[in-house]
Amino acid sequence: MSGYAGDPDGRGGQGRGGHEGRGGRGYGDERRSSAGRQRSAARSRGARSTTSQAPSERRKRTDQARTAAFDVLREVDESDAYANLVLPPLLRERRIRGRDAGFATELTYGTLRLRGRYDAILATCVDRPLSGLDGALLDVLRLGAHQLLGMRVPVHAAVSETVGLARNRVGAGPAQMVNAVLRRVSERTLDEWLSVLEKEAPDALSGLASTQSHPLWIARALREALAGNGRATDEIGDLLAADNAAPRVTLVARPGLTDASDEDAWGDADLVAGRWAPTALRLEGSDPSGIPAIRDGLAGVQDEGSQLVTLALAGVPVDGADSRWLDLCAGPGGKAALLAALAAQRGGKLVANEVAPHRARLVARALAALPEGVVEEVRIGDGREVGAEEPGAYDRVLVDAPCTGLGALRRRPESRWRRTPSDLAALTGLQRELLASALDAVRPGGVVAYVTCSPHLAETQLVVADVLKKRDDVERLDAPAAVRAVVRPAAREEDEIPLGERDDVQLWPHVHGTDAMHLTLLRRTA
Ligand SMILES: C[S@@+](CC[C@H](N)C(=O)[O-])C[C@H]1O[C@@H](n2cnc3c(N)ncnc32)[C@H](O)[C@@H]1O
Repeated sequence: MSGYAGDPDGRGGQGRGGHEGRGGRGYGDERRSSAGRQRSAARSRGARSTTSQAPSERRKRTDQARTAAFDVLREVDESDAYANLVLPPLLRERRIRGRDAGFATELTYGTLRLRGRYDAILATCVDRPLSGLDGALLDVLRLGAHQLLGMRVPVHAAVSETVGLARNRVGAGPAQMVNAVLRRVSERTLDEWLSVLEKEAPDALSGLASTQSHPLWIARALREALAGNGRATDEIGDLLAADNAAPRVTLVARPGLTDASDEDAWGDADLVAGRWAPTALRLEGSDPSGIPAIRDGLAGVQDEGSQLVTLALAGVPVDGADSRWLDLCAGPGGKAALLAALAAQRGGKLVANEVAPHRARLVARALAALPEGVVEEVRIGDGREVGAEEPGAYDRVLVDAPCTGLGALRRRPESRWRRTPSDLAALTGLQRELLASALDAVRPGGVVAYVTCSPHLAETQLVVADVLKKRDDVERLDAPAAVRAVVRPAAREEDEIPLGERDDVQLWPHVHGTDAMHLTLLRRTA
């Protein structure tokens, strides 16, 4: 978290990597300090330009950034929109750029992510239940709380600008209430507030859920997932804190299409090698859109965990032919593009299947740069039917199943508030059917990877156990060995990737710095 107490606008210009909350791990410290240096430089540039502007002009600019954040929050609330899809075009339309865009981005994503924490604090400052407040008023209060406690905007600026926003967008009466409530919020520091929340919580897990801003059912499910994977349950605080830190942008250099040494491909992007996957490059900064390799489809934006599980599927030995691969649930196509690049290097072909037509179009786009002939087909269809339609037709099959996404909460700031435990029943039924179909679609001797970006036991271990209970033609493979075989040689030697004792793999944001991807590898035996 960086403070901007000396900023005449009374606001910070923090980018995506802000450290939110206590108890986060210290990975990426080196990068954080370099980002800090960049921010200092930006700050001094900003300070110069600010002094040349009239106060009324400065206020208008600042209001624009806060108003943009407010408008995105309302769309997320009222239309179930995704903030990361709404905010960038809105900033472009309103010509909000540079530090103002950075401020609006941090204000929007930080407020959404830490909504649970701020609601718990606001509940102690408002004399009626928050559920009785108008949604727009509550969003204004949350924005004010994030400026005060998450961005260190000076109190006078955070309060007066947010009261102005309330007056413009909600009304004069509510604006008075915003003034009173934010003054109460400003009476304590973040650490003091977190102590209050911890003391008020009925038990330790509820305290962590509230201070680290997660619904209690998710905190409980994540703690169970840690235990079910042989990890200490007291890691839960670190895991929840890791969900609150915006991830760095990781790119995949698709093998055979480009690599890190290809200078023309990367332009002047500032890149460092990934920690685990030999295909991974981490971007300093947050906008990959201008990088030539991304524009041309030779590279993509992809979490390192996604890269690792895909490389592991491609790397595990199969008996016999190895020429026809299937991605059963391919949209939007990140893993399909990596799989196809790997298949191309071995003279193989990929079929990419996706049930949603608009997502199938994204798959086709992601695969556009692959050499001709590698992509046999991008098809629109229900993956549950492929096993019956094409029994034993593939050598390798990826089931990257639709899931709750509880392993990628750091990427979608609003998603933790949208999911409910009732989503699980429908998803786990679908996951079982997709895995069963994949096992029918692979030939004896071939391999299936079951992958989720959720560590929830009901979506991972229980799905696999249930499907295998009904079959005697499948064996479990050593997934940790398959992952170890594909990590970067340097990581293998110096810093062996911690993968636990089970035969499946569960990655974690607080341990590996990846999304919490699950991987089970299965071989069809007869
Ligand atoms: C986790 S995403 C896959 C992500 C993808 N592998 C990637 O790396 O870009 C799951 C996908 O499964 C699709 N899906 C859902 N139900 C399906 C079904 N019955 N058959 C095939 N695909 C399905 C969803 O539309 C979604 O695109």
